[in-house]
Amino acid sequence: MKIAIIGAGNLGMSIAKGMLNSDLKLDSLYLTKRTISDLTNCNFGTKVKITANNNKAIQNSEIIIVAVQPKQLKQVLSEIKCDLQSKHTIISVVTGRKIEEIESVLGKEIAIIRSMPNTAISVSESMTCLCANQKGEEKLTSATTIFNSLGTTLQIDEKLMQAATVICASGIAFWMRLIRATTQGAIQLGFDAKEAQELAMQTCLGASSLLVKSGNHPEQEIDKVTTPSGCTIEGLNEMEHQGLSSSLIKGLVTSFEKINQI
Ligand SMILES: NC(=O)C1=CN([C@@H]2O[C@H](COP(=O)(O)OP(=O)(O)OC[C@H]3O[C@@H](n4cnc5c(N)ncnc54)[C@H](OP(=O)(O)O)[C@@H]3O)[C@@H](O)[C@H]2O)C=CC1
Ligand SMILES: O=C(O)[C@@H]1CCC=N1
Repeated sequence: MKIAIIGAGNLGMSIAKGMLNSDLKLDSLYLTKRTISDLTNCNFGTKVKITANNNKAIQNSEIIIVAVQPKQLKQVLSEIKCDLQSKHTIISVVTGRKIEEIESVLGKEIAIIRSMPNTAISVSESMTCLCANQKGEEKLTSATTIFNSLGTTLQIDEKLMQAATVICASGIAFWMRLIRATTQGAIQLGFDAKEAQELAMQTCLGASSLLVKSGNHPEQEIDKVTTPSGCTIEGLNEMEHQGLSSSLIKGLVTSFEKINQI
């Protein structure tokens, strides 16, 4: 596989790290950004080429992952357009930029996939949503194979891509804050900071794994934990009186409203 990541920033580098630690058979991995001095000290091995020259990266690659900020996208697409051939697949992870906007620069004859991974891709635990233009449909299987080796995937209708961004990509930050709050609570109850974070992280992982492996609804698992007149239901009800579910849902909707303005 010959892959280029155009825009080796937070997400681009997370994708690169995940790929380099995965089973993917990489022939080459080009990483581009305008200021490459931040990356030149990294020792990624001989398959990784770091360059500020997007055109060179495209010419030597087949799968092109575009990971620049939304405001930078049009300029980057205009710059690389002249190098694109039928062998290329464009995978855009850019937030809020529709396939039709990408087609308006590159045309409809280029395979375009919109993908929304999250930073857990660096540890092969991303939840990645995907959709494609007409030309990209035939490349969707191979793109799905790539992202399946870096976590889990779901093919979705493009109109759900903004919602997927909030739930899965921003979701990493939301879950981090919940883990952080649990850690703070554990410290208040007597654990030192390191132990508190370990308790919070592993309990979060356990709760998630229970649902993934059993296929159960969260309330089925909650019913098993809430002893009648016990401490769990007392704590849970207090959290709901204080607006736990409501504040989470309102936060997700606010995030969604913002994304539609990007
Ligand atoms: N961070 C996240 O968790 C997620 C981000 N996204 C989306 O992914 C995209 C990237 O986000 P993020 O990684 O956080 O942003 P960053 O700003 O960290 O990364 C963008 C990178 O693009 C580079 N860049 C800018 N212009 C060019 C250019 N002309 N040619 C080559 N490289 C360029 C920048 O480096 P330099 O300035 O040196 O060129 C920078 O490293 C955004 O659209 C974001 O919305 C989606 C899901 C999750
Ligand atoms: O905050 C943002 O706008 C981007 C999209 C999802 C994650 N980061």
